[in-house]
Amino acid sequence: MIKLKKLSKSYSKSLILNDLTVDFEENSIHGIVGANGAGKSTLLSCIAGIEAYEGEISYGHKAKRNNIAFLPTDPFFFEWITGREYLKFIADLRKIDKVNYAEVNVFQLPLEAYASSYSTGMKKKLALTALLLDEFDFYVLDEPFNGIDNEGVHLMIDIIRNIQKKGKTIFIASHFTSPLRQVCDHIYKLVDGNIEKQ
Ligand SMILES: Nc1ncnc2c1ncn2[C@@H]1O[C@H](COP(=O)(O)OP(=O)(O)OP(=O)(O)O)[C@@H](O)[C@H]1O
Repeated sequence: MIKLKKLSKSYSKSLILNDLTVDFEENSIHGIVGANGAGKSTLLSCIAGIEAYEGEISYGHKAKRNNIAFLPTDPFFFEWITGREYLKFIADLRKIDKVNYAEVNVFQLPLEAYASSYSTGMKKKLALTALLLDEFDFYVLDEPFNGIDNEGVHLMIDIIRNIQKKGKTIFIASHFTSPLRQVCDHIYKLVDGNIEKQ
């Protein structure tokens, strides 16, 4: 179980997550829904360990450090870096020696073009492709379907299911309920800083 215990998060004086306690099954796909500003990204950032918070998050018997793949809402790419250079940069960081770019490029992105010139959906696909270079126990995906064409959404659903089959735990925040319903084992609704219903 991934256990969130009395998780609270504020920005200045605004309380975004309010004493949230919930257990997430491992090896499952968890969807988080809620209105704009409900705190979905904030919750995912806390789970991914990139935001400070009050309360506790425990990750079962798996180590958290270096073990969480995070797909942000708006992936950022430096200018003058091609898709291929970005993938190589990530592969080098993760100490992955040999990358077969043709095989890795599941979304058939124009890897020789500058990543900063990609469309919103292409940027998301490139960021996800980079996460697939390595294996993690936890995948935290913020709005993965945002800006993605229909074919891409189907492919993404297949990818997410394949990740789960390897025994991984996946968190997805999304406004797109149709793909969420297709892929998630559980869906949680965030209201007033807490999970209103599952
Ligand atoms: N770094 C920050 N500094 C200050 N306030 C923030 C910051 N990040 C988020 N917030 C605020 O926290 C609240 C929750 O934001 P969050 O992005 O988590 O919501 P969300 O549910 O993901 O929204 P959306 O569906 O629009 O993406 C919002 O009121 C937002 O303005």
